[in-house]
Amino acid sequence: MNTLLTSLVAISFSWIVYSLLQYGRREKSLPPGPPTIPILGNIHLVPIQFPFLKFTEWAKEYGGIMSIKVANGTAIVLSDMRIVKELLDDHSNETSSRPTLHAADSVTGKNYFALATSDNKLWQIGRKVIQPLVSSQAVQSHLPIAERETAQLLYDLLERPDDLCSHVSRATLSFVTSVVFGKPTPQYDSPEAELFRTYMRSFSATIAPAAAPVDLVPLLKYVPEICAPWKRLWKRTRNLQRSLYFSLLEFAESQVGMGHRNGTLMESILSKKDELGLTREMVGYIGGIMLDGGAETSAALIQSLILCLLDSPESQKRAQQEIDSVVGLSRLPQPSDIQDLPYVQAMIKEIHRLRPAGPLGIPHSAKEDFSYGQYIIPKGAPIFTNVWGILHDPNLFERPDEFFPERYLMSVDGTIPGLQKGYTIRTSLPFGSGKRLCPGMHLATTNISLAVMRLLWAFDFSPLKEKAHVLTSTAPSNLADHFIDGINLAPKPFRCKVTPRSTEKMTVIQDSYHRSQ
Ligand code: HEM
Repeated sequence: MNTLLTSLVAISFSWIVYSLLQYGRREKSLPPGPPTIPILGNIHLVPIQFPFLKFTEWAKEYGGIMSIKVANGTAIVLSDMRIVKELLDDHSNETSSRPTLHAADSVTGKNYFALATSDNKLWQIGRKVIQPLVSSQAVQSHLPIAERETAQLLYDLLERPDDLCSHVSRATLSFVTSVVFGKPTPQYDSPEAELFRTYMRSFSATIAPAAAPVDLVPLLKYVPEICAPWKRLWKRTRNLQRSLYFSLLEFAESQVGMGHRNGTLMESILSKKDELGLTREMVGYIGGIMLDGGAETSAALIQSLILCLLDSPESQKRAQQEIDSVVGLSRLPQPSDIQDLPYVQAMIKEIHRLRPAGPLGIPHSAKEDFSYGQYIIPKGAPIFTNVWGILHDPNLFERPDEFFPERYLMSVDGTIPGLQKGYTIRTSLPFGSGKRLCPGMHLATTNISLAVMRLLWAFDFSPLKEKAHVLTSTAPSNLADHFIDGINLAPKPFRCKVTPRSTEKMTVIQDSYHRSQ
């Protein structure tokens, strides 16, 4: 009897040890990746900050498609444009879902369509209803808002040149709140703007895996709130989110109720709400998601560009000469001017390449297990596009870590001329792929182009101290000195010298601002 018991204990023990050793191991059907250790898989190798730098390093060894074992789960990382095209563009029907994010679902009651799976009704209706309102044609109707906000941006900089980053953040937020809800945020510290920033910080903390790895350890869901600080964070984020989204929705509803027609997105959606089967709850979330997606991404891009120009006075001069020759001195640049400014266009493409706002995009996932060549992409596994890695590949881009807009004048996609055979880097890559491609792309591009043209027409930007390369070396190793890796890759707030380029231009800025108010 004793022997039997001992044998049973020994077998059970061996089985447990064997299972633990298997846990975290890479299945044979997965793409290659770094060596795993039992239980953790590769978790211990993935840095919390700027993980895309590590993925880019690994891509050199494991190739354009690799897998990372996150305990017993799997993440897929794509670092080759050809594979992104095949998997996420050509097979978009199968790979446009999202991995489950328990924290986000819990905060938003599964109403946050940007992070929802592809069978989520709100995602399906939300995309359908938004798309025509933000097409490249529809964006024309929002140009007066972009003009008003960028006119104020220049005026604010003239009045308080020390607060560059705040002025840019205010302007991009106000652009989106105006286009979506019809409510501008004329001051950086206006109540909506303060609430937006507090909420975004809280949301960013909520969905960071460091807050609570609930999707890895599902048992954490059942920990009572008293012992689970992350659940208190979820509750706080939910309250902030609802208070922001629904106060703005209330404003939009009151405008519609009073018969004010201002062409906002909410106005169109509210008018079709019943026909589309949308509840008020859904409408509030559609508007809120546009706000979250649109404000900080655009601000990060404009701020990153100025930061790079501090180190590249020649590029700044070249862009200014181009703008002056087309626009002259006596009027502000207009949206239509961008088509005559190839160098400015190249500069904007270059900043999307060098400092993409989303270096890993938002992960997609496959609806079902998906066969790709000899590999199986498991259902629900996050599929990251390593935008950073693709756009910093030294085999494709000459001096990939340098700010060098001229590359986009030499070839359409900025790659080394004559190198690419049969495929190009899609210009919209920083905006995602397939059916999940950012719906705000045209809105963002129009607003960013106008802001950049006007800023460079109006001001010279230079480092506070006359020392070359004081503020930003573009080398990835210095990223943590100048950038925050949150929901977006954004520069840490920085200061620089902002000097009006002429008294004549100062008068134009003042007149344009007063006329636009
Ligand atoms: C420079 C500015 C912007 C960048 C770089 C950017 C980038 C992205 C990326 C990478 C995605 C994920 C795409 C994917 O999963 O394949 C995305 C999704 C999204 N973006 Fe943007 N975006 C920007 C501006 C905007 C603006 C202005 C809006 C709206 C006003 C917006 C609204 C959204 C929404 C709603 C989604 C979710 C789409 C979905 O899940 O179907 N974005 N964006």
